[in-house]
Amino acid sequence: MFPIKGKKKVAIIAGSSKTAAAITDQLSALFGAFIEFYGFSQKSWNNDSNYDMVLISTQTIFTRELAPKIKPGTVILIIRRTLLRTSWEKVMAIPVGSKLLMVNDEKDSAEETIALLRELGAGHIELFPYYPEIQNCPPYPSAITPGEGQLVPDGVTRVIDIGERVIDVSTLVDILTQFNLLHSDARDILSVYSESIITRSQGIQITMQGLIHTKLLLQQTLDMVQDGVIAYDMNGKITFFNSAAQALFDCTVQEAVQLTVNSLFARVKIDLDALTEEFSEALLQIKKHKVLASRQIIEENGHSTGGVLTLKAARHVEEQELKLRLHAKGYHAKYSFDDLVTTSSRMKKVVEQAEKMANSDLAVLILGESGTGKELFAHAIHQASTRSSYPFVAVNCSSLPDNLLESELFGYEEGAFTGARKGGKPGLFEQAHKGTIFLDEIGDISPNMQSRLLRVLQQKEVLKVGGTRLLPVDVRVIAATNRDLARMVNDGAFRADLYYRLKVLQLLIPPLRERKEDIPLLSAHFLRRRGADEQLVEPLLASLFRHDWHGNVRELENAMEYVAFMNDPNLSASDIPGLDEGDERELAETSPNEVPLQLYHSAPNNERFILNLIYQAKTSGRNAGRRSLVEQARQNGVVIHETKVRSIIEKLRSEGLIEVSTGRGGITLTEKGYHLCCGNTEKGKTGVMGVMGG
Ligand SMILES: Nc1ncnc2c1ncn2[C@@H]1O[C@H](COP(=O)(O)OP(=O)(O)OP(=O)(O)O)[C@@H](O)[C@H]1O
Repeated sequence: MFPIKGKKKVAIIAGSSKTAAAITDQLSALFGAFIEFYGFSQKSWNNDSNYDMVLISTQTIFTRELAPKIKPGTVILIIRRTLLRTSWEKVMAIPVGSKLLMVNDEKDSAEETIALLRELGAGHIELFPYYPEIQNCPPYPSAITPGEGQLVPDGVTRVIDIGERVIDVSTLVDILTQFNLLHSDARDILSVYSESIITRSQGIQITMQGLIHTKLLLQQTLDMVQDGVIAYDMNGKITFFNSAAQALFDCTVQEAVQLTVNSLFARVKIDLDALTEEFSEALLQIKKHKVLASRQIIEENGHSTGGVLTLKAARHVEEQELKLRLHAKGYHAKYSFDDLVTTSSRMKKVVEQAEKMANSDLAVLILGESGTGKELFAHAIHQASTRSSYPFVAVNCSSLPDNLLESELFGYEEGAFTGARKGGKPGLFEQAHKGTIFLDEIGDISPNMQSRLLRVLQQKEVLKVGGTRLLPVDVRVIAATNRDLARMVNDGAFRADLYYRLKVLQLLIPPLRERKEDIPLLSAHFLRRRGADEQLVEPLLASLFRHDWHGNVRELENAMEYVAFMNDPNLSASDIPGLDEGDERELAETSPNEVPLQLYHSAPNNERFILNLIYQAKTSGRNAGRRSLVEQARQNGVVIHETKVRSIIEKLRSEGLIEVSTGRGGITLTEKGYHLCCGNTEKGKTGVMGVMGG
């Protein structure tokens, strides 16, 4: 039981101070923790204080004397009394047809007790009221008395004391309901008490037990809900208050059910009246918590009978919103381990290792040739980790010049440099807070960036460009490279301390040529994804197995894109662009400085076509980005997928023909690139356009 501040005050008025004291004691013993009881004899009742309720021991004293002496507006209840079960058993044991005196201190009380026994069903005996002032009384040898044994007249040889009458459960329910105190503690007391008495109202007892059970069930159900739930009646009095609401308001049910919703909210300085009667989605601050509140009005026969308030912790809402926001920004993992297609036992082991790594929070270094699926693994690890509901931010470290990469990763303060955005910009580390950052092509970062990165990883704090304040970040790092980092460390090209920090866990993805058994499965997967018939790959398989796949899975994906696009069952491997290994090898093996112009003139290929499109865009003042290049190609009657464009751009960049930045400039031609294109236009009468190498 919980003693409560500001308890309700109840006055008890009885015919004698003895009866008043007996009733007061009984009620205090039952509900003294919730209510204060004060006893008065009808003579001593002076009505000089304020009581929330007045209980009167019998109907008679109320009608005769008391009614005008009670302040208007006070709740009045006439007490119904009954017998303890043990007393009742004594009465029922009296032989049938027995004649007895009913001895009490007053005529009314004696008559009332007789009436009570009749009402309870003691029809087998005959009772005659006896009280001190009585004149003529039959000489019965036996008497019953409710604790007034001293008044039994001489000559009575057998006295059955049935003890003080006790308060009936119906009166107790009335009192508790009036004060909205039918909570679990009070209900427990009631149910124990009702076992010990003979109730005058079986109906009430059964209904009450049913209600208690239903209410208990409802309370238990609502306690399981994460949101705060508060129900109130037509007067605003709180009737339900679940566990989440108790935690939010730091208030027990016992306290809450004594309040109105308005007063409860007033405690946390919220004026509920200021909100519309029925509302949803009001953001309220309850103590330290932000909650999203909504109110539903309950109506019966067109009249409001109360309402229900639900309070959703903004934490949950924010998480949902965060997820949506991340999706909008693209800062979420797009792939899971389910997207990884493989049958190779070597790869399956790698997947197993990766799944284990997902369970830890340590840094992961993914090594493998370009196109082996390093990024796919990074997405999958994040998705399977405990950070999955937070951002996954992927950064290609090689696509940006040093200063840009720095401000992208760490952000910058307003005015950090000319052209810096007003208000500054958050860095990707900051955006990845609580999530994962994927640093692709980590082997390509400059020594300066290596030291900056090392500091962030060591201190778990980010210093914005131009900033002075360190910002704590909680980010898991997954890095990847197709370069031999260990060798770079040996050669002094990569910091050993950063290397060891990144490779706490290491994943090595084998190239496709070392797991050619994956070719049929992957080909079928890529064809299926493009809505093409998987059978299209069958006649090509022998050639696919012979190919070396230096571009790994990405190269296979591109090849299948072409197969799907052509949709020709008679297609041969030599028709597939890129599978003509000679072209690729020649370009790759030629030093950038010695790119043979002839190659671009004579051998029609994708690189040449895209380079020309970039040249065109630049000379006509347009932006050249991946998407715009796809569109430009389409306008030239050539269908090429964005992933293909991406790999071509990468190739052109590695050949030193273009530069790639995230800024408005996008892709720009290097001097060598320009030279190549200009030479091309000057020399070649075919122009720069329209040559699509397959
Ligand atoms: N096992 C696989 N199952 C299905 N798809 C795969 C698999 N491996 C790679 N891919 C697909 O191949 C393409 C290239 O993979 P990804 O970009 O992850 O490679 P990468 O190693 O990160 O390449 P790079 O080093 O060039 O960044 C992606 O479209 C990816 O979805």
